[in-house]
Amino acid sequence: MAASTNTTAPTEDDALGKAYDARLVRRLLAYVRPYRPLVVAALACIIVQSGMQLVGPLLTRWVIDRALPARDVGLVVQVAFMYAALLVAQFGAAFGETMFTSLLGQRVMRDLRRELFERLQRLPVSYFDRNPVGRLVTRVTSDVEALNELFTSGVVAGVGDLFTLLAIGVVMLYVDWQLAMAAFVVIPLVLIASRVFQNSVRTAYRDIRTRLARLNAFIGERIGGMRIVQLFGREAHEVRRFDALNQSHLDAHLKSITVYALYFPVIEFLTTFALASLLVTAGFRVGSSAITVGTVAAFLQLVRRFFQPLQDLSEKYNILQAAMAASERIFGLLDTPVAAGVAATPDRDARVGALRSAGVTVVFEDVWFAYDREQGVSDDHSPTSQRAADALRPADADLPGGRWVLKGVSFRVAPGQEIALVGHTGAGKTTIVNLLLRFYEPQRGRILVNGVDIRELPVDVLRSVIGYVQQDIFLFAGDVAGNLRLDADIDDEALAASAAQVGADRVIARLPGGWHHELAERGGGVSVGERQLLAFARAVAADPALLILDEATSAVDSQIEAEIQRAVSELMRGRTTIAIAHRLSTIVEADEILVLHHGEVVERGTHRELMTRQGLYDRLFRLQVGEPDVHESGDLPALPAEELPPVGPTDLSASSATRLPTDATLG
Ligand SMILES: Nc1ncnc2c1ncn2[C@@H]1O[C@H](COP(=O)(O)OP(=O)(O)OP(=O)(O)O)[C@@H](O)[C@H]1O
Repeated sequence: MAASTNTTAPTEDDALGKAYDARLVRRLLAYVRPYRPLVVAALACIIVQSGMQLVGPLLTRWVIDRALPARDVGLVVQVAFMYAALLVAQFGAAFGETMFTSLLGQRVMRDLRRELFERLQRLPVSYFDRNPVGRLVTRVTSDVEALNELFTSGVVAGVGDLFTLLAIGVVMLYVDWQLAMAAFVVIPLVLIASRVFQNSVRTAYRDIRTRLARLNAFIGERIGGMRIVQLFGREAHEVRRFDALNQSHLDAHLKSITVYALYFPVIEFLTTFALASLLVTAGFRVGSSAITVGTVAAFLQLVRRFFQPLQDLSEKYNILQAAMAASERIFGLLDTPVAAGVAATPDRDARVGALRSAGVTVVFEDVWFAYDREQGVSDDHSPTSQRAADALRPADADLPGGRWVLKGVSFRVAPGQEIALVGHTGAGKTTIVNLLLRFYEPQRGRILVNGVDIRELPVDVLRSVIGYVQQDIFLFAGDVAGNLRLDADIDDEALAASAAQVGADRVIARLPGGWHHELAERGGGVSVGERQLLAFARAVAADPALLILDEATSAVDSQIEAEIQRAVSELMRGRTTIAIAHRLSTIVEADEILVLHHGEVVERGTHRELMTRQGLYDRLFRLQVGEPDVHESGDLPALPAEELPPVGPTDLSASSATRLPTDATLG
């Protein structure tokens, strides 16, 4: 629901689209094909229903013209029974039609939702940067629902309407063409009224859809940010903004209601006009032997039945159009290229096992990256694509409309080693990890794992050897054990041992349900520190060859932090570790520390080497331990004391003092 609440720019949700698009219809038919028997059954029911529509008036004519003048009570009773049988058959056909079309719609929806969800999971991470959650949820829910209407009350019923129209028209012409023509004179007027109705309803529907999307986005965002709303006392202000959106939604509905309220009486008026024209014509022909009372009575019924499907077809047109627009959006998502290498690798376990036992050496070779130039992960290593990548030379540092987030980053880290990334907020530390995990691709340079370019490694193999504890920890709704295991083949003992290794066992013991405690959505119900310990246990349980710790100890108290540090040291033995640290006290033992500044490695070395260089790292470290900044400023400005960031509420110990300064404080 990240969509902007006050945007007026048209989005793809606003598109009106065509009412019929052969390309889309062909693709939709592919989903219907497996359920052909349902379509045939539904059509049969509809044809029976349409046929029955004719029988009623003809029976009426028969009774009036034959049975009544001859006073043939037997015939009247016979026709009455036939009428009753007709009603039963109509009931059966209507029931069948509803059941078969609904079954068809529901099954097609189920298949589409599954395909959409499967696709969503395989899209590159960059796709989710560009598309708000609300829009994607709409694709899988409301857009698919719009297609359901197409099947239940659209296409099949539309075919039925057309069939009924045609059949009644032919019977009317056959029984008495002059009376038929008298009724048909209003058809052009009906068509004009229907056209106007279709256009007005189309615009009104679009307005309703966009205004509802805005209302939903607003509600979603405000519920998500309720703490901020309440903290800053914004309730009254938010209600006013909600009122405006709510009113505009109501106005859009009123418009569509007005259109409907006008259209139906107009059609009713025209039907009555047709009946009048029929009666007048019949009146002029009284005395002619060709016209009978029964014929006129049958026509009175037939005319009513003729205009009903005409009116219905106008509505079907709208359904068709909404479905076309929805399927355009659905197929747009289904056609989005998936991230490279997301298919399951057949010998994955063997390859992961080999990497685990050999250990993982990571090498970054002159890596340049800009999010703005991100095209998503791709398998395209063609000469053209390489040329395009090479065209982005370091000299392009001033990207038009974009900016480099990483500029020529190089490092090497081998099994048993720890490399630490430090730098101010936004320096590019997490981006390095994003590239290593292949969430994004560098525009220049290479990343190697054990000498192999990671673009040549299957993504599932690469990710299986990496244990990543993120800054923003995500736990799913469900029990604790399921969240730690994530469906991997890990037995209870191994899981418990992993939790004990990082001290998460005590957190779990404190939860009312223990291992079976149900966490709320996004891991609600446990504190940030507890969540971090659980995430840590999750990474440990997977027994990774490469550990990535992104601020893994920033939200726990100093006692737990010390425990985690011990567990981390134990865990790092024999593994490769990349640690992103805001608190420099946690990485003094690292084999190499890279100091990043605006995406560039400005200093590198061990803690001791960096401290003796008396550069940025030395300054940051002294700031954190509370020593004064004793150096003259070099290339980088010294940090004025008044710009020091505040000490976080959990940072109680001297060793875990302030977080690193922000971009602004470093200039
Ligand atoms: N998905 C994204 N799309 C566009 N820009 C992004 C994206 N993610 C990060 N950035 C930008 O890239 C730069 C580097 O971000 P990154 O997350 O790597 O910083 P960081 O050093 O990890 O910061 P922090 O310490 O605050 O986590 C920042 O300027 C950020 O605004």
